[in-house]
Amino acid sequence: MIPELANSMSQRRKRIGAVSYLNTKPLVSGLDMVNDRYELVFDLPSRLADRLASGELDVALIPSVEATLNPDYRIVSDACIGCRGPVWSVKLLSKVPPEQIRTLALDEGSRTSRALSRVILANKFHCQPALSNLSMEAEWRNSPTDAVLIIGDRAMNLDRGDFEHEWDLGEVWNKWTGLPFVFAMWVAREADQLDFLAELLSGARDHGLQQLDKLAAENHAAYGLSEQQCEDYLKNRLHFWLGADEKRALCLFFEYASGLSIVPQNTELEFHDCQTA
Ligand SMILES: C=C(O[C@@H]1C=C(C(=O)O)C=C[C@H]1O)C(=O)O
Repeated sequence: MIPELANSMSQRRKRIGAVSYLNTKPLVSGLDMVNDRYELVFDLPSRLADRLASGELDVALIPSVEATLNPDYRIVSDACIGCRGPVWSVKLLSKVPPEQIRTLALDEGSRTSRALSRVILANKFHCQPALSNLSMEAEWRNSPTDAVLIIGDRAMNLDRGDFEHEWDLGEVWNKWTGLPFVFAMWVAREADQLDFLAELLSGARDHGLQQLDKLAAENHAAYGLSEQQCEDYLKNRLHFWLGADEKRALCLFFEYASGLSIVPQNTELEFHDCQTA
């Protein structure tokens, strides 16, 4: 590439996409919305993945399963959205016992938990239901399907309606494999400014984790949660570090997902050289 062009591209303000749910507040609370070096936009995880793929975003907090789909993607930070047991905001709800699920509607906002639902149902319950999309606008309690997957803010304090069975997929995965789970990671499209992004995003996470009490106090009412519930979610349910156990979990998850042709076989993720990743 012509040096001046490469230079002007790397000087261009980075477009950073972050998840629009409560779970992402600790990862972005210290970032500006816009400054000389970057601008921050919010969207559903599935849409962030599409916007990163189309080049509209330079780096985004995308569903982990999407990181396997482009060999040029780089995982740029050791900050992530994960869990080490029940996560509270990823729920599979069903009107029938798991082995009898024939139809499943999957939350439009998700990509990873969609895959996780299928992996768990196929491998633990030998069941591969017909799949449909559950749009954000849909009133999921009216879904005619046997089961629904719901993630994010609307999954937390819910009234199950006719769906008498409920599984927290973070908990199911952890009990099944003994491993943590990684729902979303910061992924960049291009190799320029990875050090800057790594420092920015991991630093923002470190700052956010010092502010959890404040974030819970400021946000709980808007999400229909008590302050204590909000604190518990941010402090004890979610886990924001991508470490060695998380990497092992990703490998195992992708192995299962490739068995269902959800991701390519033998996926190798590219981790930018950051502290714990
Ligand atoms: C824990 C969660 O993690 C999310 C789940 C995702 C997915 O299923 O694709 C993607 C991003 C995360 O925000 C949640 O949203 O509740």
